[in-house]
Amino acid sequence: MKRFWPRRRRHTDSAGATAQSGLATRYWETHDEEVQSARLGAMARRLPAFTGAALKIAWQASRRDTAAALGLNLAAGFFTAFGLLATTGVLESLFAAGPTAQRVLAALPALAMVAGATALRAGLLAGASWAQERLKPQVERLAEKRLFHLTTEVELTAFDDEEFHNAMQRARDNGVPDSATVVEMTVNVLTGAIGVAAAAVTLGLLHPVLLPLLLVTAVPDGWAALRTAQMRYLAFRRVSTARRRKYLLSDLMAERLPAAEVRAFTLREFLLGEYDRVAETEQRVELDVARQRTGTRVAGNVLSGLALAAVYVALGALLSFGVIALAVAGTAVLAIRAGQSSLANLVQSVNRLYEAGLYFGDYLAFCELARSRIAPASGSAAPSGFAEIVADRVTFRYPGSDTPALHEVSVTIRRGEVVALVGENGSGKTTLAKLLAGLYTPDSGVIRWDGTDLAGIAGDALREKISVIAQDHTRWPLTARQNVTLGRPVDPGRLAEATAAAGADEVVRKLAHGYDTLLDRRFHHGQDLSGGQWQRIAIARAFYRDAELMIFDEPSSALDARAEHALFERIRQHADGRTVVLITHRLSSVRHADRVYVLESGRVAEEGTHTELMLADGQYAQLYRLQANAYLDRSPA
Ligand SMILES: Nc1ncnc2c1ncn2[C@@H]1O[C@H](COP(=O)(O)OP(=O)(O)OP(=O)(O)O)[C@@H](O)[C@H]1O
Repeated sequence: MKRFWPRRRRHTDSAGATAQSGLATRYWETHDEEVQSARLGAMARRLPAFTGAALKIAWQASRRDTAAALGLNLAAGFFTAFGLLATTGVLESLFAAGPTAQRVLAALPALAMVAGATALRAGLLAGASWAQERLKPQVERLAEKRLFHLTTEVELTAFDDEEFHNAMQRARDNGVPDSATVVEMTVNVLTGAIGVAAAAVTLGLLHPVLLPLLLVTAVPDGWAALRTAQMRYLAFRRVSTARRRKYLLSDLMAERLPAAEVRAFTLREFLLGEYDRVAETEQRVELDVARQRTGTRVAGNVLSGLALAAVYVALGALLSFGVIALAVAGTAVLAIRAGQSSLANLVQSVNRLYEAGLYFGDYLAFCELARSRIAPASGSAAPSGFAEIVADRVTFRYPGSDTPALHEVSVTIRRGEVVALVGENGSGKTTLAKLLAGLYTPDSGVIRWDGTDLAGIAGDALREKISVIAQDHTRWPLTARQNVTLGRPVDPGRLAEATAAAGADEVVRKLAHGYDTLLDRRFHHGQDLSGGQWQRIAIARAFYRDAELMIFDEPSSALDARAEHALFERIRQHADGRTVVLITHRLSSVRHADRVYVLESGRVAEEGTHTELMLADGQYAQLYRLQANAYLDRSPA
């Protein structure tokens, strides 16, 4: 089947066939070499860059909320340290000699300071967390919007590239949501770090020897957290192709479009089997990771417990040797506990930051990759029109393909002409049309509008002047009106004219809500159309676009005979000075074309008018007679 738009890369070996043939690795099981070589240290070194990039997005999403989240947390940290130091005053007063009532009274001012600092800290943290909550959706939205800016701008060939798809999937699935997590965790890391710093400063002020004790407790937790994050990320990378395959299979089993064929071909068992095979790979990896992560976490907890025990033993020794006073030891215990809780938050946040950072790194990498796949912006504006479009010895090869789809093809299209491209399946007609439409750039040779090389014209400026109707055109899940006007301002007069010219007016008339009918059955009041009705709507779209050059790729394949005849009449009338490139297998429709190009294996085999080609008695004449005789029910001459 002809497809004008990007197709999913087809894998020659189906998963099932490969599994049955017993080959070692199925394509969706392949491990990325980079995954194998990813090392904790190397990945951790990239974190500051990811954090910086995420904060930049946060700043662009909302300066106020970013500044509030960072500033309020910083201020809260200050009050944590202040509260802890004030606690020493409380304890000193309480542990001093004298009657209890007098000691409590003496402790009151310090106690008031502790209470004030705690209340202020709570208020600041509440404000900070509100700012953080506000920031999340804004960051995610901006990151996602940037992603779609790129996916809609990259050159079309990117969609024929598996690595691009994998990278895009990773960026969409985890990269975008994790952009917000990176920002959130960066702020949390900052909060945790400030908390730890407050405890450390307090301990340092109490007695310098207490400081290293806090750090001892940090190491095991930190190690375990980073290691488990890395394990999960590596697993995610390993199953990313399998997951893409699984999504594809779930679409086949749970979407409306393939539902009829799944039943008609009794594909249920086959698809469920495929799904099981892919899902099993994913599950195996995930179970492995769960086991490894649990082991690492337990090891981390044991080490951390031992470290804490060592800290308390050291504190006891310092107290018994008289290095520190009882009030100081009391505050030290509080500071260590506060520090530990901040540390736990810090480790947890670093863990999540590290993990989210890796996914966000994928997002950044995809953005980089996508940018490299955007055709360089060119200065030249598209010409306002043309007298002649010339493709001069154009060669084009699809990425990853050994043979060129087009080989030194030359065609000429003059203003106002109807030029037909015919030829057998796979001969290169659609590819040539894509090149003429500026969707692909030739590997060699040029396409010129008069003297201007298309390669030097900004893509969108050119496409504005061309309308393309593909055989497998998109059935846009929009209203009938939007399906025709599609992105252009609505002009009721032109809308009526275009739909009438395409024979789509009677389609719209029969719709329950006319032009306002939603053409998607999956939604309330949505309605579907027949193949031919959809084709008429698509043709109306081409007419409405009112472009200099109209490319119709198999426009009549789903039309009934009467509609087809009328369409070609209309194309001739409506074209009215505009230029039409027509791809069709129905040679009766090209009889009146101004010129016909016959393509064969990516080359122009014949060219001329219908009469000239019939006189030449080549491939065109043969095919024409074959079709004509089939109608007349006699064997070909
Ligand atoms: N996206 C793609 N990636 C790789 N090869 C492709 C791609 N699209 C088409 N091809 C190959 O390029 C060649 C020309 O394909 P094209 O679609 O232009 O043929 P066509 O003449 O329009 O065929 P049909 O009459 O069947 O629609 C074929 O060999 C086809 O397999």
